[in-house]
Amino acid sequence: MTDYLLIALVLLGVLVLGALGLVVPRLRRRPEPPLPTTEVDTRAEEDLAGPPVEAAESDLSTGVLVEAPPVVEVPAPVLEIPEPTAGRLVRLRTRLSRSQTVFGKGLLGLLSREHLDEDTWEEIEDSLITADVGVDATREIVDRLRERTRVLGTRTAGELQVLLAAELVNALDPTLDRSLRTARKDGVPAVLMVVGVNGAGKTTTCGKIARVLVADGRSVLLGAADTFRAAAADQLETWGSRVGAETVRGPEAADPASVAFDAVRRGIDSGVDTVLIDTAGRLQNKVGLMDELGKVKRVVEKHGPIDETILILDATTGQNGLEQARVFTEVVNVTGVVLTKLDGTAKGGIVIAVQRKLGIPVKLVGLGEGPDDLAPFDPAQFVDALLGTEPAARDA
Ligand SMILES: Nc1nc2c(ncn2[C@@H]2O[C@H](COP(=O)(O)OP(=O)(O)OP(=O)(O)O)[C@@H](O)[C@H]2O)c(=O)[nH]1
Repeated sequence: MTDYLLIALVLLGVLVLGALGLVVPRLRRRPEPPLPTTEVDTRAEEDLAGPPVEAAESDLSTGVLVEAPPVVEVPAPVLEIPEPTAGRLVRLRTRLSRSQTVFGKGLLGLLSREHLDEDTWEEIEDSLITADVGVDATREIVDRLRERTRVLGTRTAGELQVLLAAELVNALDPTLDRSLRTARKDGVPAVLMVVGVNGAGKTTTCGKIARVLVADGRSVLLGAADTFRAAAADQLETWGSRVGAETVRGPEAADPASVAFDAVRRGIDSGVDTVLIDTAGRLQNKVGLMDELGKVKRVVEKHGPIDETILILDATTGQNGLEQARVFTEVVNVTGVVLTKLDGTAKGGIVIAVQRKLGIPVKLVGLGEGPDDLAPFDPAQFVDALLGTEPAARDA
């Protein structure tokens, strides 16, 4: 009996263990319970911050997470930071390479000849005239150079080079005031008017000057008074928007004087430091152009005197450009010249001729089409760039 009872207990034990063996693997294969809600929220936030791609896929596969809507980033307008103006002329000296050939290689080559005879001095004169220095200025430079060479008994090429550099700097009159009056005074902005023949680079230079001013920490407003050429206002506005300067423009073919007047009014109201007015360079005839410029000047001056009238001259037009330039000086009181496109001429001597003929200082020079290719003019740096010499050589 006890034996039967024992066998029955063993059989019962085997049955219980067998049943457990079937149930446990099933429990192990059960799917994971869904994620708690809090965890879902956290991961959704991570999605907004840009989760890795695998995470987004697993979320989709579970069907638990709702994909976050794509974040559309609106780019803020990026204002350009113009290059500082200090040292620009030095940095851009390679742009004067065409003129350097005449001055550096040509003139310095002549001065390094064994004997400086009459023929050599004539060749030196010819080189300077070819480089657009102008006849009178050339004679003066060569006479002084000859005299100093004789008195000092200068012989070496190095010494002659230093003397030539000094004479060229002297011909550029380093004592002239080349600063631009661009600061507010008596609570109103400085007003600069830009004039010159068409194609000289007025609009481009207006834009470059605006960048120079912004680089120097001034606030600027542009007036698009060149209403003759339809695209000029767009061109100016583009320059302005790149550095955060507002442009005032009128309807197409508007009266330039009224646009200029409105620009100065707006500049006064908005409290900017400087208002720059671009004007037209072409009209049906010269008399018409000059009448119009005179009118722009008179109307703008209802707000107060114009602080600077800048004449833009294309260096590649040489002596012809000088004749045209003189007409402007008769109508408006030109206070400074910007000589553009010096990078495109072998006749860098035009700077000397411009100052002598017009009696107006060259204040800035254009050395390329790039936005910061405008440099404050400095006679000594310019001469060093032309001759391809280092400042140390001249100052020694
Ligand atoms: N190489 C070179 N090109 C320049 C320089 N300055 C201006 N230019 C170019 O000269 C051309 C004429 O310039 P604009 O500024 O349109 O001339 P503008 O005097 O305003 O002409 P209008 O509006 O027709 O009177 C453009 O292609 C400029 O990029 C410079 O210093 N060097």
